[in-house]
Amino acid sequence: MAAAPHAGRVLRFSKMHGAGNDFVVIDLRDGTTTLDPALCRVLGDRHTGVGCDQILTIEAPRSASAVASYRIWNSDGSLARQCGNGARCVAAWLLRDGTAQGDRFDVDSPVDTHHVERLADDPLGNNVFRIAMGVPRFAPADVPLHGFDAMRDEYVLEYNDAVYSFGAVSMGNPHAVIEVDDVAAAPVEPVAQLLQSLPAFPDSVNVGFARVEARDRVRLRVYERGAGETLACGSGACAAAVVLMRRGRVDRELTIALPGGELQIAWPRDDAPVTMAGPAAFVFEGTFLIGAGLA
Ligand SMILES: N[C@H](CCC[C@H](N)C(=O)O)C(=O)O
Repeated sequence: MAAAPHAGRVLRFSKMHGAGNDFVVIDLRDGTTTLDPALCRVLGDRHTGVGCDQILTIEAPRSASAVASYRIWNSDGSLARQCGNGARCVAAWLLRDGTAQGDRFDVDSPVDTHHVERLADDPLGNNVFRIAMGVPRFAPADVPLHGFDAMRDEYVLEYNDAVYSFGAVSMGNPHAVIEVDDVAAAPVEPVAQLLQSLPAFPDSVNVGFARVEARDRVRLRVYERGAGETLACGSGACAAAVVLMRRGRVDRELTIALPGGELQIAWPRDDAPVTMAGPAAFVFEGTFLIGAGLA
């Protein structure tokens, strides 16, 4: 039987999570390893691989101010352009590695250079970081969202005798946000999978289900593109916050409560970047033997 393309290779990784959104972090800066969709699916598999929502790679900086860059692979093998929880884990990884010094530094995501600020550790001793997540873009063409020519605070889609109303925004990756009365009982998987399948979202979409509990507190679940429902989604928390702020439903600084933990979001002005603050935790270090599993 032909050997699998990566069989026999060994990959060192760090397993991390940000509010329960979990990651395999791999340093590619020595140039000996490259990832591809098939290998990411193997790594992401929770039975025959390491198991994670996304794989994050540490790479050389692309901007003058950054100490490093990172890329994001969903566990289905698709590349993503933004990952808020992942950005905090990359920041913690770079500080521990010594690549980053001090409490303030920049990192390059695929879409932007993000300013990182290390805050006090949380009660569990995890690093807490505030990350500038960029300026949200609401124009349909930026999301991208097809079939609508003007930007709206609420879009309405009819499909199979059902009506779906949602907000849409790009945080560097596409998000739809649906307000619901009961987040726990929301039909997250079927509705999210339906929206992801529609031509209206040519790049698919991350779908958030949000309930405003107070002007400074929103409960949220997110069904992510390329990973399914996650315990937390950092860019999804930013997306829900800014959609609800534009609707006047919440203040410009608030807590987003996700199943895996809470994130603090602020968007002081429409032309300012959104900031997101939350934890980043190391879980274990490992060596992955490619080909050892069923891969
Ligand atoms: N599934 C997302 C990428 C990961 C985002 C999420 N884990 C976060 O913390 O922002 C996408 O395909 O756009």
